[in-house]
Amino acid sequence: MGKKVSPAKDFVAGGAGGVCLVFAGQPLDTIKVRLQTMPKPAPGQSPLYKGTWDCAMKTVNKEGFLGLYKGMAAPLAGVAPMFAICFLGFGIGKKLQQKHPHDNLTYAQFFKAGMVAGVFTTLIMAPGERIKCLLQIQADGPTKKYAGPVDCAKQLYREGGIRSIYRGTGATLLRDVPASGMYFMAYEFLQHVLTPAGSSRDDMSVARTLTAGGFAGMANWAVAIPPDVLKSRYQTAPHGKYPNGIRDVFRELMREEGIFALYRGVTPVMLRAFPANAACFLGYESTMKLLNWMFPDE
Ligand SMILES: CC(=O)O[C@H](CC(=O)[O-])C[N+](C)(C)C
Repeated sequence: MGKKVSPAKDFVAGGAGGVCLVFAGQPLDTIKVRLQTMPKPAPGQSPLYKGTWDCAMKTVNKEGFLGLYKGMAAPLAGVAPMFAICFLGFGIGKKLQQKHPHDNLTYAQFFKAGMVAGVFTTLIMAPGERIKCLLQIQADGPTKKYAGPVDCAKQLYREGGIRSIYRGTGATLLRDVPASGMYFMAYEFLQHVLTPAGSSRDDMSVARTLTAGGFAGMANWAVAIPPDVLKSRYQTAPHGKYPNGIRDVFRELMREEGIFALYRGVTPVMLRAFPANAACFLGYESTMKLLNWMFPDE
């Protein structure tokens, strides 16, 4: 018999997981966006950043360690509620597939519940992603366009209304629906295979949760990176540059940089994915344990 699914507890524990994830993952997320959006070097010139380490060093030397945490206010304000909504969507997705409250789910059902979570997430994530990407790529100095997330949202609204703030929603769906399915299915699978015979999946083990969470994050990104590259380019491009959306970004990328450009930024993404999602699932499971202790019957 499985544990009773409670979307309300998933919501609260998911929010706690999101806070843990931002603190653990923001530096590598900044490096990822900078690598993905750096300008193409002119013939004979070397690229702005040679790779992950070079980008990290240049950022720290020029902007200090906090440069790596640039644009964090937006994800923190957006990611905690986003993960709360994401885990709520996962809880609802699981509940919808159960005939009885204690039914166990198959891995295919976990995948589908994860896809529901991906739809829920995108609705609140798309504007935050656009603002975060624009703030992460702007250089310090007198020409700085946006003073912060609120100013960025206001300017986008002034320039193109709500459509501008939501630019990239289709691309975010393309990234997060299959990736979230993979995320939750991989987590449940790994928790299951790592649970020693004789113990229960529900007895929390910190090492197992960190391992399952870390690899689930990597599985998520293995699916999400190509649409993420298209999304980052589209969301940071000047208005009108890609009239047909990410299809135009894809064509341009294939023409000018080839298929491997779809995996640009893979190193910082994977380096961030493991610790960030290990921290996220540990925050989630610990909060869930606390909630189950406080409200055992819910
Ligand atoms: C794109 C994203 O937010 O992925 C999440 C994991 C991560 O590394 O941030 C997973 N999920 C989309 C399920 C929220």
